[in-house]
Amino acid sequence: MAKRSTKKKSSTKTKSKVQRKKWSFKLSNQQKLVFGSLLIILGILMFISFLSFIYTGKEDQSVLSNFPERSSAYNNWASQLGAWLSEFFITKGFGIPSFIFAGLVFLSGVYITLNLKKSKLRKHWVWGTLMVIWLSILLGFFTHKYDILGGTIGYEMNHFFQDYIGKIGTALLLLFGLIVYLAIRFKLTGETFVNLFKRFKRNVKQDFDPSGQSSESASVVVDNSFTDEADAIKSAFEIPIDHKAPTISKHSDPKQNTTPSKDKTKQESHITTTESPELQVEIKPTENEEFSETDALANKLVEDFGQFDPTLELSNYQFPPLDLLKKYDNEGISIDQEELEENKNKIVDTLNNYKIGISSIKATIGPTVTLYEIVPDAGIRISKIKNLEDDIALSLAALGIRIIAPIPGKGTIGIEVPNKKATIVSMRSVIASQKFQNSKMQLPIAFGKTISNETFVVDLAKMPHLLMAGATGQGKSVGLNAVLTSLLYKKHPAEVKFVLVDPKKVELTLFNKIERHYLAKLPDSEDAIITDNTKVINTLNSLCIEMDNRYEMLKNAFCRNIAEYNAKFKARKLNPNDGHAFLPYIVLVVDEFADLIMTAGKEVETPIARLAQLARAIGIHLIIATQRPSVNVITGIIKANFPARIAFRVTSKIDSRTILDGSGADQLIGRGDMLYTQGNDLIRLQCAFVDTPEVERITEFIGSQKAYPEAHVLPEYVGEEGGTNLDVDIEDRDKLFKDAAEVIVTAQQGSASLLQRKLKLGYNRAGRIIDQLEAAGIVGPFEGSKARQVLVPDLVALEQLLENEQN
Ligand SMILES: Nc1ncnc2c1ncn2[C@@H]1O[C@H](COP(=O)(O)OP(=O)(O)OP(=O)(O)O)[C@@H](O)[C@H]1O
Repeated sequence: MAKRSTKKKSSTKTKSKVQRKKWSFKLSNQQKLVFGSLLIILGILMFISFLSFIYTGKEDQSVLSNFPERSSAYNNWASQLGAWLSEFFITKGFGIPSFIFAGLVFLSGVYITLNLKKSKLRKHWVWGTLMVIWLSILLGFFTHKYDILGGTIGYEMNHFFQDYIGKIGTALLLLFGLIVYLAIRFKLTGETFVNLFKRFKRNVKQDFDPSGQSSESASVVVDNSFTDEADAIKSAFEIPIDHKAPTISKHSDPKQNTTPSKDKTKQESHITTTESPELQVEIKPTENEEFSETDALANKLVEDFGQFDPTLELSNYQFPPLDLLKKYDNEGISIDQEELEENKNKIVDTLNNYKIGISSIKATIGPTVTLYEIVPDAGIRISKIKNLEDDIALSLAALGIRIIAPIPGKGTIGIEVPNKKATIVSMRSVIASQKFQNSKMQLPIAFGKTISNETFVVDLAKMPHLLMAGATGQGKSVGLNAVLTSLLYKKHPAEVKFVLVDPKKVELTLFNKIERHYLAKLPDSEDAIITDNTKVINTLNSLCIEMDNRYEMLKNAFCRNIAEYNAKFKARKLNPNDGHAFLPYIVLVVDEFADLIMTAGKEVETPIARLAQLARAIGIHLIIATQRPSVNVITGIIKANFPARIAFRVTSKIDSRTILDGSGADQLIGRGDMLYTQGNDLIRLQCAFVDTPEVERITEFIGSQKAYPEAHVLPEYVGEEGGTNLDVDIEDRDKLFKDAAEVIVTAQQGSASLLQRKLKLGYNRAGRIIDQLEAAGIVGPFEGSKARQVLVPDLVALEQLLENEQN
């Protein structure tokens, strides 16, 4: 694979070299300086001449015909050449807009001298020239004779247009030209104008509205037009408690909350930039100092070949289209006024029975539950309401009532009541949401929708590991599929790899079809999806080796995490010959973790805990799901390293406590109703539903495309029992003995970690090979912290030594 890609690269390299030779001439840096400064001077000269021409043009008219006669006296500040240039560009050319040409010539000089991007310069020239033409016609439109405003060209073109489409037609044509320019150059759309207009209207309103109230609601309208959640209907309704007909008012607190905070950050960033201008001055020189030779080389490579593109090998890969996901009929939230009113009355009555007065009540309708937020009268103890959970559930005759007292950060008490008719949150709707589509997260996951019907997207890379639990049949497998589907819709096969562990053998089998695109497996193993417990142990240990190797690579590259490392690799600052490579994220998914722990115990727990503790920075993320969230399965050490947790419905309060450190999961209603926490608040979500046929369609779509020759290969892990002895004869040496010897002799460095890196071996196996190399007399004895001495000077000597051994 690697060979092929290098071949490809070298062929494109030579091709582009030939092309460059054919089509362009290359200037040395000195030549660039000379040529560039010539253009800069010419630009300045043109500017001076044009400026002078405005004042002296008329006076020079009479002598211009004498050009280039030495004796004629010119008034132009740049004499003959200046007068002639101005005459050519301004009078005979485009008029005053010709100043833009002076600017372009000057800019070209700067670009060439400083070796800046040519493509940008080209853009400036194209747009600059178009602007000159447009301005010249515009100015020509207002003149009735040849003059310096629009020049001859501006005047003549105006005449030309006016002959065919008249004065009005020409004016409209000019307007059209301006619109095209703005649309293409500044990417303006009709929406931009509408929003501008709305903003203007709002400002006018604000000025005339003394209370400022109406302007607030107007701001909601404007913000909504920008909101990414086209599908997120804010279905919050205020219901007054005085038993009159409910007045419904649109409520939009999330936006109102965010707008000021946005402003705040804007303000803050403004303050920091204005307050500390010296800071930038201080930083720049240090950056320049660090601008080393390798950086210059990397910049050159990037300039010649562009950034490294990890997706190049599968450059024609198509992401699955949205149509593969099913559209449901009953997706929109339906508001049942009667149900709302009935529930509200029941809540108020129940609380009144216990002498709890309420000053306001408000309902937010979600896909599966409705949140009634109440503000109790002053002096009411919150615990009193909390204790009435069962009574409220009884009066509403509903399962899954949850009381949140108080709702963090809101000063209200929440009562979640399941809707009589739950709506399905389809995977299609969350994948199609702007929030997911536009997300810049490293591993975005669209879990579903919140209680206010907003799409909930989180970054797996930030979690950094996820624990998922729930009783059987409550939506775990669907949840896992939602996670995998989200990543398949957003990440290229080069960017993420899955390691799937499925002891149940049926849940994840569909993903077999994308083995050569997205899965990672142990060398020599047949199936990528792991169903056998001993293989799980090997895979987990192999991932630990991969983790150690990645840490080594990060250390050598002076990077703190995978994102920095990959950015550096893409910028061609890391040499693949030094063992560097683009690192895909690895997501390990373990379904039925309880089953594994029961059969393999510590052997599984130790590597999982190690990975969970250390793997976040190097892009290995764990998702483990279990039916039985008991303490012997989710042990303290595992819990401590999985801050992000998802609970589907569980059967007991104890189970809920094990997963969430609190109750709540036992009060869920099942079918994808879930609680999510990332260490602090609990968020109630309705998990997106993705059915098996949908997953099948997606995997089939991906599977039918061109793939890598094989699944991503993880480092080999040989268990303790599989090793070889030091004293065994030559035949029993490790398979990679010869390769290892060559690596050691070439590098003239006898270290096990070198073998680990170069041959992707585990520590134990690399150590054993080093022992065998010592026995064969290729490396010297162990010397403490120093690398062993290499006793064979070169590959020829090594070849001879091995041949002699055979004889
Ligand atoms: N998000 C959801 N929306 C609607 N229905 C759902 C959702 N998630 C699950 N369901 C329903 O619940 C059923 C069981 O879900 P799932 O197979 O995911 O359960 P599970 O927790 O994995 O069970 P087990 O542990 O036995 O495999 C599904 O077939 C589906 O009908």
